[in-house]
Amino acid sequence: MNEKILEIENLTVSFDGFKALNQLNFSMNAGELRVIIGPNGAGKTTFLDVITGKVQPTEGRVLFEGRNLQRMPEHKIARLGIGRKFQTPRVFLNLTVRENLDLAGNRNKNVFSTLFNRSSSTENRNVAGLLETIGLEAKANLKAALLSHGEKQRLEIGMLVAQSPNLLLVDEPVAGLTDEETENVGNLLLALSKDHSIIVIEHDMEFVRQIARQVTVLHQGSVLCEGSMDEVQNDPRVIEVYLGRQEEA
Ligand SMILES: Nc1ncnc2c1ncn2[C@@H]1O[C@H](COP(=O)(O)OP(=O)(O)OP(=O)(O)O)[C@@H](O)[C@H]1O
Repeated sequence: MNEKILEIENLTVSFDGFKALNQLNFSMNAGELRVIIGPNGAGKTTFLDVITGKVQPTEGRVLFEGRNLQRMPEHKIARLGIGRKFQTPRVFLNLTVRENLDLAGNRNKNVFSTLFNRSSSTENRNVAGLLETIGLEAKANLKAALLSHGEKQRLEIGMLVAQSPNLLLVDEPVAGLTDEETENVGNLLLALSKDHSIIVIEHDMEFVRQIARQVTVLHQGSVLCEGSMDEVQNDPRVIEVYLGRQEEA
């Protein structure tokens, strides 16, 4: 798979004259797992906001599977196949793990028809597969409120996958997780990367090392450099703007 899933050209986003993104260029092949790092304020969240249509670019353009997303509303972009997971889990706490996955996979149905109608056998199979992928088979009938923070993160990633997006955007999935939960989320993303295109934004360097193949470093709204984790870590510009600061902290 070598076709581009995402191409971003000369993207600038100005907030009252301040350029959160500044002539940013980026491209990614279908099937890639790309990790984006960068110091606070580098523009990482704004970058995702533009891709999902939450923020409109001041200049430049975003092509998703060759299609220009300019001026497209968020819901339409989501329907084209871009799914986003926010930093804090947004699961339905009063529903079970299975019901959350059912609901996510049936966005065109309402809550009542999802909960009270029998699901088709294909839907059941999909949910069973997802429960296994996210490692929550044993907790399928437990209310989501009773899950640990890491399990909620995995459930929400499962809910995202249930919507069959072509591109998954995952914003800081391991913030606040224990080491064990962090590793579980990492393994989940690696498993999903076998048949999904994924962008992960993350600050946790151990986690980035666990999952990263290709890393893009943002700084002051532009791409500073790209490469393997080793290449990026040894790049003096990165050490100066990012890793150097991390080590001091
Ligand atoms: N709506 C807004 N209005 C004005 N400035 C904004 C707005 N959104 C973001 N910014 C500024 O743009 C810059 C980039 O912000 P962004 O949140 O994209 O960075 P980030 O790399 O995600 O940072 P962090 O790692 O701290 O989450 C920051 O200086 C931020 O203050």
